[in-house]
Amino acid sequence: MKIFLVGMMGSGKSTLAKMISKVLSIPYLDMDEEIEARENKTIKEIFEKNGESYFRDLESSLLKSLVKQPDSVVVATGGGIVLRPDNRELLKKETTIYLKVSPQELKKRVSTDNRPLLSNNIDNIFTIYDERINLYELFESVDITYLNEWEAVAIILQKVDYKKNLCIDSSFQKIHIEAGSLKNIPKNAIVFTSEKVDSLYGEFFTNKKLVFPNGEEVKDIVYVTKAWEYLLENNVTRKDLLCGVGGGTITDFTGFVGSTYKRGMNFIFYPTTLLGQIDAAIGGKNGIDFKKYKNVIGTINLPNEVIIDPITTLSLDDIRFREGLIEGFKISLISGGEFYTFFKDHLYDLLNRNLDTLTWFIKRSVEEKLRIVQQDFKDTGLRSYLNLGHSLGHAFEAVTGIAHGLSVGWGLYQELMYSKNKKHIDDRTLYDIISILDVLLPSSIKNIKVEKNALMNYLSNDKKMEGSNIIKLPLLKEPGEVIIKEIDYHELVNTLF
Ligand SMILES: NC(=O)c1ccc[n+]([C@@H]2O[C@H](COP(=O)([O-])OP(=O)(O)OC[C@H]3O[C@@H](n4cnc5c(N)ncnc54)[C@H](O)[C@@H]3O)[C@@H](O)[C@H]2O)c1
Ligand SMILES: Nc1ncnc2c1ncn2[C@@H]1O[C@H](COP(=O)(O)OP(=O)(O)O)[C@@H](O)[C@H]1O
Ligand SMILES: O=C(O)C1=C[C@@H](OP(=O)(O)O)[C@@H](O)[C@H](O)C1
Ligand SMILES: [Mg+2]
Repeated sequence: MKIFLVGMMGSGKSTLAKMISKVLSIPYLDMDEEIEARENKTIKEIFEKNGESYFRDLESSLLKSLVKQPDSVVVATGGGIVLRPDNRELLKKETTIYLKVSPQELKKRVSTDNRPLLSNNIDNIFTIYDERINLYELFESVDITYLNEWEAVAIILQKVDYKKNLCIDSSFQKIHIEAGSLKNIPKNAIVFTSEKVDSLYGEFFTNKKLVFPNGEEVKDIVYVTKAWEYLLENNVTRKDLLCGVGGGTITDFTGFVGSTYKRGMNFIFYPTTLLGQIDAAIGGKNGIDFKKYKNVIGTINLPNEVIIDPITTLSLDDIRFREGLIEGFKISLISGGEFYTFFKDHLYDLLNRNLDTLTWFIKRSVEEKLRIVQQDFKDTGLRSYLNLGHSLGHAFEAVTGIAHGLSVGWGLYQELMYSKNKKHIDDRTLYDIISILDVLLPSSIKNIKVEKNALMNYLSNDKKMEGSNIIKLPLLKEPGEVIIKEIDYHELVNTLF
């Protein structure tokens, strides 16, 4: 696969080409850097000593050689590559993406050091923009003016024909993983999504959509009522299709509305966070928060299908991305074996968002969660293994307001220490696990001091308590071996704090 990035100076061609190269595991080439290396001069020196026309000749000759190359590469072109018709003809035959950025934003970003066309006056950028805009717009465009680097990478990759399908072999829940599938949301679907997801991917959605606030706020009866009213007012029947496109809050919310409207209608999920793809969208649990208790109203009911597009996870911020990795790490601890080894061996490829590694991680996480859920769909026993890290994690989340996935990471850490105190896990195994958690969990989270009584208060109301002081706590003996211990939550908290 060859990808060429075109656009004005400062649009991000060089930066994003390097990032896309790591994501797709293909080499990158920066045409400016290549020309400087071959000439052993900076761009500025070439302009000064040989003139712009000589530079343009170098650009054209390099482009001609690049398009002849059979291998995959992502190319950062120089901003002026579109000036010559021959170059444009060659680029039209390739996968060429125009990075559209407003001139005002370009002026903020661009440095004039090694950009001779701007060196005497940065405001030349406006003139050059006006002169070239029609040439750039001959190519597939992505407006990335307001997107950060990772969001821009995700949107660019939605535009290139990167194909990677992995099937999930399960008769229990219909799930499939397909890079770029977000573009194929069924045209007749009613879409429920969140503001952030709509701002990034809304061009792929149908016009029948409801956009909800970001985050946990949507899991509230007020929004459920709004959704029911919308469906009734639009004469939606049980046979129509509801589609939740978003993180776990959106799929929980959509699953609950889809399970209760007219006693249940067709609904599918396009989970767009990593945590949503490997956890929240899998296994049929849905629901909302009520009064101050999390997930206390809901059903266990599978969507018709879950379509996972790994490319969407690339636009997550670092914390949200790590949350998904932490939940997946939890699943690998429960499963042990090759999945735990895979996670350990590929930790940094995952953190660098390498798409092949990420896709395999998603597949294995989904398969391992399914393996547990299909043995205990109604959550009467085995499924509680999945609460590893959640008993104290939920309490920590409620007390501190820290995001769910990070709170689970904190809870995992504390419950592992409890397991050590009770001599369920040996030090060497613990050290291995903690060293991975230390990489995943921002140290700012691990060192948070939390009020003991606040934890006690929350735990006394935890729905898993079934009205007593006893918590059924999943504890890790070693990766692949979880035991359930019934303990008094006072003892749990007092042992740790
Ligand atoms: N049903 C289950 O089995 C299950 C399991 C685990 C968690 N959950 C629930 O999932 C929720 C947490 O889900 P989450 O971690 O996905 O959080 P989330 O749904 O709040 O999404 C996090 C934020 O990221 C934004 N976002 C979503 N996709 C994005 C993307 N591709 N790029 C950029 N931003 C994006 C969202 O708009 C939101 O602002 C909690 O309510 C938790 O209870 C449910
Ligand atoms: N999406 C983005 N958001 C904010 N800043 C960006 C973004 N992409 C690139 N930048 C910054 O803009 C500047 C120019 O980026 P660069 O990749 O050199 O652009 P180009 O190669 O198109 O001239 C760099 O400082 C880079 O860090
Ligand atoms: O727009 C242009 O004509 C140019 C853009 C520069 O590359 P960047 O777009 O990477 O700054 C570089 O090729 C040269 O200064 C000319
Ligand atoms: Mg550049």
